[in-house]
Amino acid sequence: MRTEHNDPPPAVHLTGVTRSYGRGDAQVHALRDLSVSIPRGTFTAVMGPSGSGKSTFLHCAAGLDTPTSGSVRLGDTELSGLSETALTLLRRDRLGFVFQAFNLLPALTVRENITLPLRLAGRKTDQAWLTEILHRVGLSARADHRPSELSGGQQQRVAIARALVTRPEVLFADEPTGALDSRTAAEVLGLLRQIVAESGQTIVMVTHDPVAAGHADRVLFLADGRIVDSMSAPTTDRVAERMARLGAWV
Ligand SMILES: Nc1ncnc2c1ncn2[C@@H]1O[C@H](COP(=O)(O)OP(=O)(O)OP(=O)(O)O)[C@@H](O)[C@H]1O
Repeated sequence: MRTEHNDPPPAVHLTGVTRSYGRGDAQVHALRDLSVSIPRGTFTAVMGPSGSGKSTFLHCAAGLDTPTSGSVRLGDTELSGLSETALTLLRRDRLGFVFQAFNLLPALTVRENITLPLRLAGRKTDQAWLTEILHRVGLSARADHRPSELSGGQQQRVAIARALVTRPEVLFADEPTGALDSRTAAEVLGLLRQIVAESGQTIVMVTHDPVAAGHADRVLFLADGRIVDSMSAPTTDRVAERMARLGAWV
């Protein structure tokens, strides 16, 4: 039991998480006895060869998938044992998601896309917060445009704003720059970095791209369902070198 004198809990804490699919000879262990803490206010990148378990890790950590065994905690909340409904509410109220595909609604304006999660949750929009978010993602002048009128990078920035509007404890990003050219990707990664630095947002990002991972505070390297290494203050070159040793591009 923690007391008020102890440190706050990490944003996300996985202990002994295993996720297996199938059975018998066909059984696949996507995650094997994985334990890790994601501190609050940090930007973590998750890398690893194809099939190493990155998506499964993200899905288990975000309550989108249930481990076969082990514990996942979001702050003080243990996810195992929560009902589907409780998990849905937890994801809606406490987490934000950004994917490779922007998933914006084409008929809605930027402002309406960003505030959609609030409307779905029956919450009122805090106009000052919306103004602040639009400013942060550099879209103040585009609030009344539709997604088709925006570049790919701008559309992803709308998706980031939509993920932030509910003030999530953790923002989970799955290949957020996968559909962007390298210059636009750098802008989006710079924005994520800035959100962590300026507002203490916790971000967990799965990526194949050493350049993207180079923007994080820490990189976790997965291989065959296990965390085999981590790197603080990563650079693109060091990440690429580590990935090459994992055989990612062999
Ligand atoms: N629904 C499923 N049924 C069976 N096996 C699965 C399922 N989902 C994932 N796997 C297996 O679990 C392992 C990890 O998959 P996962 O998608 O987490 O890897 P990844 O690192 O995200 O891969 P990629 O980089 O190619 O997206 C792989 O061997 C995959 O084939």
